Amino acid sequence: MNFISTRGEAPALGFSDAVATGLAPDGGLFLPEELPQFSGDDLKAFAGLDYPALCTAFFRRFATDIDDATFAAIVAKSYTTFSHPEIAPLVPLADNLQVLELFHGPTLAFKDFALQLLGNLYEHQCATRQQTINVLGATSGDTGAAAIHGLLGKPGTAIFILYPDGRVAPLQERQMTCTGADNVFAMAIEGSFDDAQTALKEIFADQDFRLSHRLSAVNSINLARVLAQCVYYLSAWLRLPADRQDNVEFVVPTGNFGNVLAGWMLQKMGVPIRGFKVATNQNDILYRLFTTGEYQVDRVAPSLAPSMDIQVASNFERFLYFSVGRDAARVREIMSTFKATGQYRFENFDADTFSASRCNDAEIPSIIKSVYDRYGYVADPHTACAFAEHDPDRLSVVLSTAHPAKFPDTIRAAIGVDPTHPSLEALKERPIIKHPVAATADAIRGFITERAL
Ligand SMILES: Cc1ncc(COP(=O)(O)O)c(C=O)c1O
Ligand SMILES: N[C@@H](CCOP(=O)(O)O)C(=O)O
Repeated sequence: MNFISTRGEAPALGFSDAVATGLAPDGGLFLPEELPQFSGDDLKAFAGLDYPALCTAFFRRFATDIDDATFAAIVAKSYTTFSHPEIAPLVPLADNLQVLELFHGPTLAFKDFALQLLGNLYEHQCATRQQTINVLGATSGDTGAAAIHGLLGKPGTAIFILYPDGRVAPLQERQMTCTGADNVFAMAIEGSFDDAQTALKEIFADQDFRLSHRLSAVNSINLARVLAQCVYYLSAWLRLPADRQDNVEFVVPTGNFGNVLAGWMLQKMGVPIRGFKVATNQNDILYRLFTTGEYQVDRVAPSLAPSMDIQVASNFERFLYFSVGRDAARVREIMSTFKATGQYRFENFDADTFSASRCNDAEIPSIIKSVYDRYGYVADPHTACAFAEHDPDRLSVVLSTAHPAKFPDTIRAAIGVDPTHPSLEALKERPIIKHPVAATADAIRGFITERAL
């Protein structure tokens, strides 16, 4: 299988090269040249598989340049670090409401699903190509921690993570800054996640720098991230009662649009999912898009769900590519208008599939409380945004994207309960090591140059 850029001006690459490249050299994002189609028989064959086997079977359609046994071993290793035997358990709360818990990985957020796998793919790449790599990522809290954990102890790798100083939760910061590992660099920048992501894309677009430093990406600009995230939708869908599978709506806490895009791509591969609700916090660009058609960037307003404090949703470009009939020239034109004006009027989005909700900071604690009072369930502030409202005529599956123990202050204020987790408690004793760096591509390049492998 080959992967092509949304902007159509980069050569098609095989799976391993596309993963290693991250952002396409023309500034676009990689997508499969053709989306495979899963038939009813394929889905029946998937039904009996455990999570690692399902993940391997799914990736066989994409990672065609890695042999079966090697890929199966990489996947098996990736999911042994999860603490729940089902990996992604479905928890029923009411007849029409279930929660898909995605926080049983080592850093207690859904990012572990893809970043454990990507860490092991990078380890494989270092071994087969006999090269070191330098990984660069930007985070609003969870990607950074999960990426660092995915690479911890892997020889031949160094990892540089940009995060907005003072705008991630204290325990998220500790997950990134208290590892004690000398190949991990948590870079605190002034500004928002959007500023970090803009600088990161500029650096990946600098081909000389990217190639000379063997730079690899861990954000959802990397297609492996999105593909790995397809698998938990598939796993959840396969476990729903057969008579409800076609009428399910996945409700997805949304920021950079990678999570919900993965579900939507799976639907385009033939899995009959009825719809997706894009659930935002007060940074509501995607809510406004899916309710009015207007995509207009605003300033990031720090919120109680900090990992979703994003306005420029990176994966929107992949969605755009499909929405304009895979016309890469049109994508280039729209992205350049958007870059220049910060807005775009969308005419052809999949309105039948997508709905949207938003949740401000006054609502998050009251939703956490009402979910707790009603179901005895503790939702973290990001997941709470997805409980804002539900269609009573459908089965809603809320994606629970982070463990509540990562955000104890908000939970305590909402319901008087102090959620804890042993892995987070252990971090509280360790020193914080962070590196303040200006949020400019030049400053970041300089920092990396001095420390890269
Ligand atoms: C806990 C949590 N929930 C939701 C999101 C939003 O996911 P996405 O950026 O893929 O839309 C994030 C960040 O990505 C997150 O860390
Ligand atoms: N919410 C994310 C932001 C980065 O998104 P990604 O999916 O592109 O990695 C985070 O927690 O860092």
